[in-house]
Amino acid sequence: MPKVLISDKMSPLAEKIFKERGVEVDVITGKTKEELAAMIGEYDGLAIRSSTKVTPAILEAAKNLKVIGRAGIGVDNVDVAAATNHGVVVMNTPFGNSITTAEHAIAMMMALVRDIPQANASTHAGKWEKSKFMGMEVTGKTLGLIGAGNIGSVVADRAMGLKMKVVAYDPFLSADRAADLGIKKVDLDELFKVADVITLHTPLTDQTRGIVGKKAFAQMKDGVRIVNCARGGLIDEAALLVALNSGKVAGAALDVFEVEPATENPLFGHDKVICTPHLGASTSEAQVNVALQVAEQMADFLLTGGVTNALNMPSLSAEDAPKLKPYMALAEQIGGFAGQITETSLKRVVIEYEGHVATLNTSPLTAVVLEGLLSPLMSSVNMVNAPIVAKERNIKITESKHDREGDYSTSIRLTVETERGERSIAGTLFANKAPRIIEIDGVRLEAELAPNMLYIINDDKPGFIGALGSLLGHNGVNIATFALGRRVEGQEAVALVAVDQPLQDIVLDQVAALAHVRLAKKLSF
Ligand SMILES: NC(=O)c1ccc[n+]([C@@H]2O[C@H](COP(=O)([O-])OP(=O)(O)OC[C@H]3O[C@@H](n4cnc5c(N)ncnc54)[C@H](O)[C@@H]3O)[C@@H](O)[C@H]2O)c1
Ligand SMILES: O=C(O)[C@H](O)COP(=O)(O)O
Repeated sequence: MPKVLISDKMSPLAEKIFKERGVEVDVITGKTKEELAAMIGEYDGLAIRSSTKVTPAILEAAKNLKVIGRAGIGVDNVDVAAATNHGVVVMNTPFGNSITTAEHAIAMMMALVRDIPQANASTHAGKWEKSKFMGMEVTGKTLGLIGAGNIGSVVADRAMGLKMKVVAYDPFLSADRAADLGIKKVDLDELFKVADVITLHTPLTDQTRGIVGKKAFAQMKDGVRIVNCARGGLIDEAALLVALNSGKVAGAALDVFEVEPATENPLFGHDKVICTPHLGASTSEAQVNVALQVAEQMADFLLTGGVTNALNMPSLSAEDAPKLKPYMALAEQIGGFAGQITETSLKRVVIEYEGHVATLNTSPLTAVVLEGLLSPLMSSVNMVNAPIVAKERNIKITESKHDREGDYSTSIRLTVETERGERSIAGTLFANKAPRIIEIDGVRLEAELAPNMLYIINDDKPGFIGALGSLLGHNGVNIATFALGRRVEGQEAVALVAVDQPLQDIVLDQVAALAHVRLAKKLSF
């Protein structure tokens, strides 16, 4: 039974779902990174929110970890590249808290323009400062969205409901999508020039870090207001403080901070700044959504191989996973076969899907072929990191699909180009479930792969099969299956022999020394 650790506070629903799905689960929150590193080795899955930092050191210690599930959106607390290198899938729940977070941004904007937190504190203090708090009406004002993805687009919709004009800067926003949303796509300079309120909804990346800084403030309208419910680091906090003090910025509403948990910050205590402690996703509805989604997604992956909302591998629905399962086995065998007979560096890999398999989602199959191919050549490769490992080694990968049937109703062919030349292996499914090898380097045969195989290339001459059978029998090796194929009578032939026990090297040497043998190799599957 797979075992998952929930290391951040999340709805108890996650724990319940894991248990119902047959996944063992521990809920242990608030651990230091050292404590987490000490315990993570026993878990197959790690379910987190934003508090747990998944560093390379944690991943190094996570010897059994297969999946990290983020109950939420941002994965900047996870070293995704390191997770990929360790072959760990990282998934999030991209929609579960978007409406809630958009509502928080709108609430922050309204609180900001009407000084609600300050007026609330003053009134509670019995001051009745009616003339001190003069707000701004939002009707007819321009809201500048930086980032118009899932959350930004909901914010736009709600702001238009408040009769605001909405302009958006998002390099990935198409003109059609902007028109559908009813907003105006602008460049960043234009946004800074026209916006009365600016709200941020992008991830924190090298391109977005400090996107609102000294230069940006200089371009903005006097008295602009800023809302950030996305990520600390998008705004240069030191520059914001200067802009607030000079009066350039009339107020800022911040849910996120450069350093979190934010217990100290130069902006704290400023009378034009309102703050919440990263509460964007904190509604019971959103927390139920993300806990439920993350537990279902992680359980699917651990129990069925289904992949949803992964950031570092192709998606595979829990419905498609069983359909792909026999092909996964075939893809692994074909890749493993090619990997075991490859002795020099790989230059190019071509994977052709023909017939029924071409109608399926083949991305996971390609990842598995690459895993099979690279595993015999290097350590710690799996389907998550195999495409990256191949790319890092400059191996060119080409995939092609033809849904017309060839001689078989479905087949996968792998061709690998190495420094020494080209090799190809093709396979099919027998009765839609059992993998069979149907071709090796253009030689047709039909072979079922077993844990211990002997692969021989020989001259097609009389007496060879008898000699091989006697030699193996003499050494006490029992033959389970024997598949033969040849290119042309009397020329190169191929034998794939399944044997019941691992072949001793000494026996392999004797096979290699038989007359007419060009190559003899042990393979294991
Ligand atoms: N405060 C919270 O509790 C809370 C909750 C949920 C999400 N978030 C954060 O909100 C942000 C937005 O989340 P989302 O779900 O809308 O993400 P999303 O991926 O749906 O949208 C992000 C948008 O940013 C755009 N973008 C990327 N680079 C950009 C750039 N250089 N300039 C302008 N736009 C750029 C993308 O094209 C995309 O449309 C993320 O940072 C997420 O982590 C915060
Ligand atoms: O990216 C997110 O989903 C939000 O920042 C929410 O973070 P949280 O789960 O820690 O509230």
